[in-house]
Amino acid sequence: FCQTLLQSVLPPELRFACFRFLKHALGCYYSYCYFEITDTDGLNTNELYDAVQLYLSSFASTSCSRLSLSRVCNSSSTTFVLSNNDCIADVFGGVSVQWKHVVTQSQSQASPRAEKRSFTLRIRKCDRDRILDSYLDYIMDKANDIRRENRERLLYTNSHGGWRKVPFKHPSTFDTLAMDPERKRDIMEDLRDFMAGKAFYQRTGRAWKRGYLLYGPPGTGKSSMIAAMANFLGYDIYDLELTKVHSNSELRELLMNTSSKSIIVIEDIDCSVNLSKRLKAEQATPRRAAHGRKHGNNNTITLSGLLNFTDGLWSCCGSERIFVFTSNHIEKLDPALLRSGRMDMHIYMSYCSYPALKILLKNYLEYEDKDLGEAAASSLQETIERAKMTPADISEVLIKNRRNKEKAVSELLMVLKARAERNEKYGGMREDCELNGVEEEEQEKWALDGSEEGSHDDDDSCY
Ligand SMILES: Nc1ncnc2c1ncn2[C@@H]1O[C@H](COP(=O)(O)OP(=O)(O)OP(=O)(O)O)[C@@H](O)[C@H]1O
Repeated sequence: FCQTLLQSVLPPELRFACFRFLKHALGCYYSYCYFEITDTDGLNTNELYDAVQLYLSSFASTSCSRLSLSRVCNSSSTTFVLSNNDCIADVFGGVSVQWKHVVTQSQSQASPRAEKRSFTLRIRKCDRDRILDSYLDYIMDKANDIRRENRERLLYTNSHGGWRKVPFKHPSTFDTLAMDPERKRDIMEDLRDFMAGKAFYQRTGRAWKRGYLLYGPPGTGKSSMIAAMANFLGYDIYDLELTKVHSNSELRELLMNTSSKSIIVIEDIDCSVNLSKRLKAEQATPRRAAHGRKHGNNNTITLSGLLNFTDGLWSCCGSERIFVFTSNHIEKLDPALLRSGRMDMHIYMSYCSYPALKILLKNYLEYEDKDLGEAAASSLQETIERAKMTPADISEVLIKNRRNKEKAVSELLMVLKARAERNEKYGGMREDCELNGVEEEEQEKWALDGSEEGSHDDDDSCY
């Protein structure tokens, strides 16, 4: 009836044009193109195949009813793989696509039992140009993220101008770190923003890197904080020993050989290399410095070399990198290092506060707030600030008595009170000496001098 009606109403030319349009529109919508991604391209393994496999396995476990499971030797993670001829759907940018896993027997005479594996991607023709490239890039990025999460992290250290690596297994996390929960939250927020900030850094034309300066007395958790950062972000750590670097160019070379998504650490920057003194020495003896340069002897790291390392053009090779400097004496650092924009966040690692103590009690003794008892809680709260003890010192007391919780708390209270009284008596001077690990005799000297200046000056091991 419709056909008869259309034939009588529409002229044949218009009918033909409409028919052609409809056929094209429907054809475009319902016709597909197929892309085959094989596990090898003849000789080499195909990175894209591995990436697709990892990417699909990240959500296949929840959306497929039949999967092959595998686990690599010594690994703790299980990989889900689509079985032969099984399909899985995905949506990217609002476009639906379908993946199929195909396993066939190899035709090769040399290895007749080998299998040829491939994924077939099905996309509607009209969507192909719009999403294909960006979808495959997205899969590669995702697969890299998954790989990083699955694999163990590495700790690099510089030696003879290159990097040596060992597996990084430090168990410190933000949960185990004793510090005020609010400050901890701020730092975690900052790290999270950094990690997800690719678009922000691109939009603002800034290099995708961030600098943290951790400072405070020894034993307040600066190294533990770095480990917690690495575990939180899933980044590798490059622990740069400045005393083993002989020139700015070596420093640059080392930087070029670090990977993205890593934390580059310079610990105890105030005493590992005496940059400001070097600079002064150079200024004081310009002829000697000029002589050195003339003879090609540029065997020094300068402050500007270090700043270039963190700040300059070279710091941008690679991306998503975090620089962490630690110092026990922020007042000894050159102001150029502290200027805003250089170290984005200055984090003071303080003596143990009451909220931090509660974290230690929970971690070491499994004590919750209510287990402590009102009297003990208020005594601890009252003495902890005056005692000025580091989390490292407090951990020692708790570890020693961890089998007897009541004893642990009472001994801690005793130590805290003794420390508080002593601090009040000596005005904190001896306390500083002791925390810096100085011998009894030396402590007396410092207490008399009232100064610790020169403690590193005659130390040959320092630069
Ligand atoms: N804030 C903290 N939270 C939990 N544990 C801590 C903390 N601070 C110190 N500790 C404990 O003390 C030990 C030593 O701490 P850490 O090496 O992190 O201190 P640091 O500030 O880096 O010291 P240094 O300046 O001497 O290198 C750690 O292994 C950890 O057990």
